[in-house]
Amino acid sequence: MSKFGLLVMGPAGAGKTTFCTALIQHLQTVRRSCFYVNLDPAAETFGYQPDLDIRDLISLDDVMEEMSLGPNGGLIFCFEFLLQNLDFLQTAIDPLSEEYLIIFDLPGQIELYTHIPLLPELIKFLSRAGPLNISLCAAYLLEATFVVDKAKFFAGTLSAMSAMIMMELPHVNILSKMDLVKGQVNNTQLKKFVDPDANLMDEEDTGRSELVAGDVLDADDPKETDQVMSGGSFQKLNRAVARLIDDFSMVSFLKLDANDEESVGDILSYIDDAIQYHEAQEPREPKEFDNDEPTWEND
Ligand SMILES: Nc1nc2c(ncn2[C@@H]2O[C@H](COP(=O)(O)OP(=O)(O)OP(=O)(O)O)[C@@H](O)[C@H]2O)c(=O)[nH]1
Repeated sequence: MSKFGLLVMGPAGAGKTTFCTALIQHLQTVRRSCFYVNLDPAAETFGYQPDLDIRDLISLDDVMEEMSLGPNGGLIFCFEFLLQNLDFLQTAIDPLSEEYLIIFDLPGQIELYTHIPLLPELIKFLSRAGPLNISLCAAYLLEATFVVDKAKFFAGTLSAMSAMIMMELPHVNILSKMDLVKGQVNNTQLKKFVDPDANLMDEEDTGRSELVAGDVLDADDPKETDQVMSGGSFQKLNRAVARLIDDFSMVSFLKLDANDEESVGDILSYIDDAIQYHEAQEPREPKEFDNDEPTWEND
């Protein structure tokens, strides 16, 4: 029997936990079962209490104190510890049936998705190739406010792409907090971000002054070091990266406003398709229902 799951990932503050909360709320509304797993050992507040919480196995504060590690080293230690104690996950997840959507809320340190092979190892255990046999989809969140700064947007898109390559899973990219850019970006403009278009980099200045090759920078001046990332030859680099993403149609985004249930429902449809959730559900016996509408086991 297959299980179904979603890994919610993205940079710190991208809105992962808020998305998990909105998704659980929506699943409850449409009478679907879910199982919420917190894998962030530093998490503090939740909209819904997790059904399984890594902090019951190990907490970042304890690790930092006892091992004299900083937050990033501590997080890596916590994940290594989890990988040595996978029965913590297996015992809780094994009994879940195919009706459940298992939602994994991950930490915001993106090095976990892009640099270190800890997450791929965890995915191997959770996925169809591993003992838990979960049909998994990864959701990578990026804040919609990034569209206001194109260089930042393409840098964020690259990190989403890097996670896609590292995870090797069905993947949806999500522009979160859409409510924050309403009125700032029109729909035509927004379409170019949703399906990133390299011409965006040519349309207008990013608002920062250009540097010419050979300019000497004052490393202590934040204004000047900031220019290094977007000015002169770096704008050419930004354009080249944008063109690469555009040419290969590698990344596109779904729009999320966590306060709008329709937007959450639309994203869930993409996730369901990616993991083929509905194909695995048994239709219920018609006699259990008053109407003739087809319905599903977990309704
Ligand atoms: N306006 C608006 N704010 C949002 C939305 N989603 C999240 N936020 C806010 O953004 C902040 C961070 O949200 P979280 O859901 O905690 O983000 P996270 O990615 O889980 O954060 P970390 O776990 O620290 O990585 C909170 O103050 C949320 O209230 C949204 O759709 N719209």
